Amino acid sequence: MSAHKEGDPTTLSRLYGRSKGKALRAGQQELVDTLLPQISVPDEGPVDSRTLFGDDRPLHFEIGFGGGEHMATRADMLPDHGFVGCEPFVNGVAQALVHIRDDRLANVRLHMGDALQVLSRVPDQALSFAYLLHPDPWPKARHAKRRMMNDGPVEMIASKLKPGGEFRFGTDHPIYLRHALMVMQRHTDKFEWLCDGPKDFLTRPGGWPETRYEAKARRQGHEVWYFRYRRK
Ligand SMILES: C[S@@+](CC[C@H](N)C(=O)[O-])C[C@H]1O[C@@H](n2cnc3c(N)ncnc32)[C@H](O)[C@@H]1O
Repeated sequence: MSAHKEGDPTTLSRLYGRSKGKALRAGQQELVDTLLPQISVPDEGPVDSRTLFGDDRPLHFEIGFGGGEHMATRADMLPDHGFVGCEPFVNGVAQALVHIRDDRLANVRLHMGDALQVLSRVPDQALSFAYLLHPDPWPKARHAKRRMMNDGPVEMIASKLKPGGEFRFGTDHPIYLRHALMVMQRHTDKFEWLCDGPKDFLTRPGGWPETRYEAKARRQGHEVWYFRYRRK
């Protein structure tokens, strides 16, 4: 029997891939040492706008931000909103910190680690947006329960979103796409698919900045699929 309770959102944290890659450049290491502690999500307590930003601004939550391009661009577009980004990979966190410093973003908080541990501390109905962009595909069927798009995480996202809040999901992976559609089909009581036409999901919607992974997928000639779901 597996030691992991796969698919359980509280144990997915043990299953993500590498958290270290290339050695950080000196400037990146300095940002990790100095800026990251200033804008990290606190280790305890509720994760909401009042605790993080001192007011009731709309709150966005990004799971696995990679290099942080999408999060930083959205935060720049919406300076009166608050953003929480989670990513276990230190090189990605360092890249996000460069964006946050260069763009002088005061409305972003980071967690270097598992998104679901932080999401579990978000009060119900506290989020306006949740983003899951190009999650790790875990393409083998026997690893399907490790995918972030599964009933446990999707139910958690649903409970944290306000009615009318939006869940955005993107992938270029055909197996993941099929899996995700089946999962979301089980949660039509909670989510309405915002689809403007038969090929709507082939075009990146406005206000959805390109991610690094998405750009790479396009360079490789892959089709990319974009999904927006409104919390009922
Ligand atoms: C394929 S990459 C995509 C990164 C980014 N969203 C993009 O589109 O460029 C998937 C990311 O999810 C992160 N990840 C995996 N498991 C995670 C977890 N439990 N919590 C937060 N991030 C996670 C990985 O470290 C990786 O950076």
